[in-house]
Amino acid sequence: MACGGARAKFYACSCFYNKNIFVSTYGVHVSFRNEKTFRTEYGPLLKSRGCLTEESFQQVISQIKAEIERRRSLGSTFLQRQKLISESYNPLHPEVYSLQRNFLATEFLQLVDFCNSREASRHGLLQRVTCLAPKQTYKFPIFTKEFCRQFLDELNNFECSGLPKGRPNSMNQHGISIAELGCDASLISPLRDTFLRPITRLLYPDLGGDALDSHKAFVVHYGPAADQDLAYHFDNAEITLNVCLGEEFEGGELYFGGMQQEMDNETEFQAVAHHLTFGILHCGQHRHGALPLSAGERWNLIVWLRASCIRNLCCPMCASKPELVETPGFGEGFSFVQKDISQHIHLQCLRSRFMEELNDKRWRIYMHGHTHGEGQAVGACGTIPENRNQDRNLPINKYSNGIKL
Ligand SMILES: O=C(O)CCC(=O)C(=O)O
Ligand SMILES: [Fe+2]
Repeated sequence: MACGGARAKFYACSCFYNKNIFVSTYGVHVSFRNEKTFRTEYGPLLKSRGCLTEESFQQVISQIKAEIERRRSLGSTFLQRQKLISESYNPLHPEVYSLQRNFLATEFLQLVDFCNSREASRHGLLQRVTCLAPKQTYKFPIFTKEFCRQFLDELNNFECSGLPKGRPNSMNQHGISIAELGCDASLISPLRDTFLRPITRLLYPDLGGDALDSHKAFVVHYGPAADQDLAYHFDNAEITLNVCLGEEFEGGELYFGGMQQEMDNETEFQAVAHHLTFGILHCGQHRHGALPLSAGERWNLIVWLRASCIRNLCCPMCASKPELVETPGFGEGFSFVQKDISQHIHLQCLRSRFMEELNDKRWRIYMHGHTHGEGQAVGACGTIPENRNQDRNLPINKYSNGIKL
């Protein structure tokens, strides 16, 4: 059951312009109102992380002001770049810009068929995907190898084009925005609506899995001339899809910790190896990062899937009722709805979750107790040994409380 339909207009929350700003040098996320308040609120913390002189403090202030300016002008610079790219970029493989069924792995199409069938149930789906860790993290093939190769060729071609590129998000320095490239509506929207939504409807009913109505899609790029790793963070998404497009690489595993709302036990992380063509679906609020790449290059397609009926109730970034600000495109996926209507919608989502669990229970009774719970079928995951973090110079503490926008 859908809760909330597609909406033409999306908004950002005002917190986008002054909160959750990542200061990479000291690995902290901060809020900023003015320098005086900032000094009082964050001076001691920054000092404890090595920001010892007035000069380095002023560098932090400049970095924050530049990031706020980048966010304020994001809408207009995005539109300018998108126009320039559509007018002057010659795609190498124009055919990869519009989704076709033959881009998708047979196993993925079978999963979608199952989810659309009369037998569809969460329990049945859990038996058909690899469950990684207990926190609603799943892995299954998405694309064919052929599509990944062609799409990567296209991305490399664009990368070499010399055209301007916006940073894909506030933490990755390298990568490509799918909307700027020009295939958001023709490639990602149908992937979301026709193929992912039947799956997320069953796996994430409580996160608006049946009500995904916007997304932010981008490609991250790790390698010698690109990013090396990614700090621990959670996403500005209800659900995240992360697909490995290639190429050959070593290291760079994703690792998962606790949920944003939980206190993190900072030594217990699960590393998940990624494989070409496979997608990992996880809750946006599930904290994660990427270990350093040791060889090769890694390109992953990231889709932050959003459900306005969920985020309208509470902004996942500031954990308050969102204060809406108009922006071009999908904004940050909030929509304008009357409070009482959105609460009604939320109740419908909860009800749909309840029905799923009821169905699961019935199914379990039918199966005479032969169940495979989410936590039981563990795929390619394990615990990162403590010394590995030290070996790889991964200062996990530095990254606590990360947030990605
Ligand atoms: O490097 C990766 O695969 C993770 C990317 C990620 O977590 C993100 O972009 O939100
Ligand atoms: Fe992420």
